[in-house]
Amino acid sequence: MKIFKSPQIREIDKTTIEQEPVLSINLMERAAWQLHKFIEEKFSKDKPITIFAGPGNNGGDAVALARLLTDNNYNANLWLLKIGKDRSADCQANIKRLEGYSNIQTHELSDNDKFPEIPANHLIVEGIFGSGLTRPAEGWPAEVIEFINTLPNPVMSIDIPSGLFSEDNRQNNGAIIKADYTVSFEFPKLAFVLSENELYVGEWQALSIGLLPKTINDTSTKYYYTTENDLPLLKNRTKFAHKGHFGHALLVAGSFGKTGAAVLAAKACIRSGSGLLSIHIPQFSYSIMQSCVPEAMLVIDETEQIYCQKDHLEPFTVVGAGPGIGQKKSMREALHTLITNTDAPMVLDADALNIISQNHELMDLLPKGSILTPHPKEFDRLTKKHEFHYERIETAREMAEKQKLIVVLKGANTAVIDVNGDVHFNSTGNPAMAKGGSGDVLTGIILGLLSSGYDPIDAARLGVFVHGRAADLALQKESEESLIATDIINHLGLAYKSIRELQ
Ligand SMILES: NC(=O)C1=CN([C@@H]2O[C@H](COP(=O)(O)OP(=O)(O)OC[C@H]3O[C@@H](n4cnc5c(N)ncnc54)[C@H](O)[C@@H]3O)[C@@H](O)[C@H]2O)[C@H](O)CC1
Ligand SMILES: [K+]
Repeated sequence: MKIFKSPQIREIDKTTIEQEPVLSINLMERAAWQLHKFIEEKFSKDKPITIFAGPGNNGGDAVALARLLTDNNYNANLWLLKIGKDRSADCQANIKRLEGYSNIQTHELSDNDKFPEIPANHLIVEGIFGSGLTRPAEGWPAEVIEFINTLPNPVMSIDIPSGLFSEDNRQNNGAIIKADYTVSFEFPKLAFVLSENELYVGEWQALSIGLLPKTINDTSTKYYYTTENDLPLLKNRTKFAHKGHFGHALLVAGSFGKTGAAVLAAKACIRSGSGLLSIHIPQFSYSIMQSCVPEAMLVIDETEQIYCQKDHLEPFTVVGAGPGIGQKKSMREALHTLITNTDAPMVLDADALNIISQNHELMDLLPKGSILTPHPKEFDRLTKKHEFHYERIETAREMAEKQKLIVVLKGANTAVIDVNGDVHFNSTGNPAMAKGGSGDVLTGIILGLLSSGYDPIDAARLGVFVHGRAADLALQKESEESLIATDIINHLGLAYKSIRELQ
């Protein structure tokens, strides 16, 4: 699914109005209908609803919603906010359509008025400002927003929380609605998938209002939201396939006290299709690895506790490095040698990234199409400190394009950034994954997919999606507290199956 910037959405809107053709007020009616359906699915008809409508088309959506809710036996109170001189034409037309609706309680609210008392059992729906926000919300509109934010009621925002810009909020010091639900139209906004806006956006959905598919196709963007409909096709194995067809992965992982990371990554790798897996480990972990991952072959280092011996790389088609390797000096040198001598695409995580951040020349030596999987802190160590994820994504795009690498910025809505700067936000996963070991599992999954023949970008996008899907499936049995990385590995099979069934 594409994510567009506000001016692009306005253009797609306009083209739909001209070419479908459809009157703009009818497009607004579709939007209001979707809002109404969302409410109907979540709240019973005895839930009273207080609606705030601003001056633009976001307010128009709110007014139209008040009418549809009333038609469907909800009890709606509508507050028309007096902001600026005029209301948009479609907002006015919808206010006119309320004539004869004596059962909608409609009131005007301006900056001289006291704020109304809203009973705690009401759902608040706010359509104060939408994508037409031109500057941070200040003055009286900001007071209304702050007033709503102080109330205990659940709040649903129309299209976007009022006061929030659709993309870049770095300079936004105005008031912003803290919504529990945000219902947007056709596409999510970039702001929804950025961690700095978590407090405002709440649970979001993007519901279709029938914007023209051809226009959507023809409008280009750098931002995407990966749902199961957007995934690369899963490869099917042929009858005469043998292990040699699915690559031979080398995994450099683990050190004294961190063998678990190597076990997790290795198990995830062999559960993600790799034909053969060799794990380079220090001597002490020989029997642990042999018994935990009997399917893998072991390359035993000459050293007792860490990785520090040069690998003979000929047999390997892909190389993964980082989980639990530590940052000792001799280990750093071995990693330097590994990166220098590897032509195969690499997956680099954890300590490998920390070592690269202190030896920046390694960046230029990474094989093109390699995949880096940093969490925000690791990424900031690799580049610079970022206050906003918006900015971090831009830095990651520059890095991916310049170095021809794939950057997987981990977190909620993990961003997979392609070598051409395209950003794919992931849609699966849950907060129970925020635990040690999850990242090691992701490294293994991506390594396994890469080994079995997926292009690096497909391996990264698919890997991130499957990782989150497996955790979502595991959460059906586990709780947010109890879910562990091993549960993710144990649900990989179901996760792959669930994707294949839909393709
Ligand atoms: N395809 C779609 O997504 C559809 C969206 N719809 C809805 O329309 C709004 C966008 O409407 P628009 O009229 O362009 O803008 P707003 O409603 O956000 O309001 C703009 C309004 O407010 C004034 N204003 C802006 N910023 C401020 C401020 N900081 N302080 C005071 N006043 C401000 C501005 O001057 C205008 O007067 C979209 O979000 C959807 O909800 C359609 O209904 C259907 C198609
Ligand atoms: K809004």
